[in-house]
Amino acid sequence: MIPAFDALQAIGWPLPADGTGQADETATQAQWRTVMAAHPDARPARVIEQHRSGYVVADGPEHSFRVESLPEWQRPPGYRKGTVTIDQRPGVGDWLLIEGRKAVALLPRRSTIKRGAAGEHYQQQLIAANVDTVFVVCGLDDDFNPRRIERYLLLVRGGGVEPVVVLTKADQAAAADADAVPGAVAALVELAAQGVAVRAVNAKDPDSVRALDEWLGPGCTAVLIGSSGAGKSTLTNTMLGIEKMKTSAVREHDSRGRHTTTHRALIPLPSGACLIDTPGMRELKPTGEEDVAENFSDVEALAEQCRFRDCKHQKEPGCAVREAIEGGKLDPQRFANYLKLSDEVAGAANRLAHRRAQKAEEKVVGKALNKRLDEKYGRH
Ligand SMILES: Nc1nc2c(ncn2[C@@H]2O[C@H](COP(=O)(O)OP(=O)(O)OP(=O)(O)O)[C@@H](O)[C@H]2O)c(=O)[nH]1
Ligand SMILES: [Zn+2]
Repeated sequence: MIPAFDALQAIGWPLPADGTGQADETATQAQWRTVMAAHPDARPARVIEQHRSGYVVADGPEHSFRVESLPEWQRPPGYRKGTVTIDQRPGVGDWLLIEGRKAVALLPRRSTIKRGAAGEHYQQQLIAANVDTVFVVCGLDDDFNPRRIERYLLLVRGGGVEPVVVLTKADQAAAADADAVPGAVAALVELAAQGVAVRAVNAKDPDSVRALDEWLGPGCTAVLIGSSGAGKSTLTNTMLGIEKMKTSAVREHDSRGRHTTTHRALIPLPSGACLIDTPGMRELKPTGEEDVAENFSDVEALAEQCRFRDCKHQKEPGCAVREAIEGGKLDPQRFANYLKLSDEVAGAANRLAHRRAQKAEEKVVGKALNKRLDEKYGRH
């Protein structure tokens, strides 16, 4: 069967339509071809919902359906929360190979957004897979908070996703205070130094939102994160623009809304990119695998220069961090956030290590039990 690659591209399929390899193709793309070659009768579809016994997948912007899970992705009987890792189960944004209404393979992930989940057992959750860009949305109003941006960036970086900071309400900021935009951008100067793109926009104005076009090419998948009221829905509507008007015109003739997007979770844009919208994006807790040093390289570089290797940057003499703060070279709030986030990541990392040790122990106990049963009843 020849899959409809155009339809797939509208929901984020990144390979060229002719299905042939390219010289500059990534290692993951090459892996995809290998998996696809191993299942010549299967075709790709993208997960938009995860259920106990199967998935809702889409094979184009206007078509979604349920498929059966592979047995090994299902939680075994007597399943305990946290015992199946996110690497063992597909999630939103994953690409499956399907035959009829059955999933036969999971394509390796190009990127992941994960979070730690609260609860008795340490657990990681996959929020979305195969995302190219995360737009970290923050309004240039009273809600403007560089610390929150730092937190989001810490959590989404490292999974292979490119973060872009989108400062909305630039129109209001400019009207209220001429310095608001440059002031906010200055607060984020360290991000820019780290190569994180920062764009100020009026989310209601299509011309202004065009500043984000370079991340919205055909086959790209993006997600928007940010606090309530930051402008995520406004941005989505502006990105949808013309398409949305077209859709409502068509709907007048077709009460079933056949031309509306398949699902709120996966929104195809007229630009050819698509947005993933999942509730998981609203609350992000560290998994313990985040790289604080990458996100706070300025602070870490200063700490290297402290006189004492184990400097706590409190009252120690020769503390380069305190010196930088006193000299106005390091924002004390950024430093406080560095300490806070470092603590959170370290806490999660401890829980992760504990969980892994526990799992290894369970395995040993399980093996010993099997051995005893084998001795008693013989191999069966
Ligand atoms: N003037 C102006 N208003 C904006 C801009 N972005 C958002 N708004 C307004 O801010 C309010 C909140 O925007 P939303 O898009 O609903 O925010 P959200 O991030 O989707 O919020 P939740 O759905 O609660 O997560 C709305 O009244 C928007 O019209 C902007 O760039 N300029
Ligand atoms: Zn110090």
